[in-house]
Amino acid sequence: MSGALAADDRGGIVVDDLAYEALVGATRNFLDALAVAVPDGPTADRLTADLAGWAGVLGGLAAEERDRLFGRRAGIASYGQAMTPAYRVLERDDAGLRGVARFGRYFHGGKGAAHGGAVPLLFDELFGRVINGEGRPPARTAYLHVDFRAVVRLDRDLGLRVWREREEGRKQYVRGEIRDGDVVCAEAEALFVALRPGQP
Ligand SMILES: CCCCC/C=C\C/C=C\C/C=C\C/C=C\CCCC(=O)SCCNC(=O)CCNC(=O)[C@H](O)C(C)(C)COP(=O)(O)OP(=O)(O)OC[C@H]1O[C@@H](n2cnc3c(N)ncnc32)[C@H](O)[C@@H]1OP(=O)(O)O
Repeated sequence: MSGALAADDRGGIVVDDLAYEALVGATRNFLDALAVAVPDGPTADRLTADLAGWAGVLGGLAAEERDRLFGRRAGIASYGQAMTPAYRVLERDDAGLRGVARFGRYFHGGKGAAHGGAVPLLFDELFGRVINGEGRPPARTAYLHVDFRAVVRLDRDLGLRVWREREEGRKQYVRGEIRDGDVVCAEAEALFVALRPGQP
């Protein structure tokens, strides 16, 4: 698939954001299918061999952290990563963001509801995106508090809102919520601490 080409600064590899977005989407679809499938032995063996082949291909294309695409492409869905539930940022400025998220079957906890760990994972990802904004020093999560108000159901478009609450020197407080229609499913508050120069 062809798409907008990013600057070619990765040792001659031409990055294609549309193709990469489709690859991450296909990975998500695969994980959703894996989570509910009951493959027999020969099918599992065939899939294992195919995956090992692709792991080898990708292993030969490994890059330094700063040059990687996974989770580092602001223009594409979920910043181009499949580690968290899928999301898309609709509006964003320095004060926060609004967006939509969808928890696929890969994130199933039980009885049709999302896994309790997937909800904080999504908050940490979104908070990190807001806090680590343009021109600000990188910051790490010091604490993340989540209140689970109602179950997060799978395969539904959920509303996201994240906003900066206040700042005290290196300490930045941020809040967010996940809604299913009018129902607030989860609320979260976190403290991020800006790193000093040289701090890992
Ligand atoms: C990965 C992000 C950074 C890298 C970014 C680089 C490139 C950007 C590209 C993409 C990334 C963008 C977004 C990524 C998306 C998501 C990532 C989200 C971020 C994370 O997922 S990151 C992983 C989890 N995170 C950790 O792995 C932290 C482990 N930890 C530490 O690294 C230290 O612990 C640290 C640095 C937090 C603080 O350590 P420190 O030595 O620098 O500072 P210190 O302890 O002095 O605290 C200073 C003041 O904060 C208060 N304070 C501290 N902790 C507190 C707590 N828990 N409760 C209440 N208050 C607290 C103190 O009381 C003091 O307050 P006061 O100044 O008023 O006395």
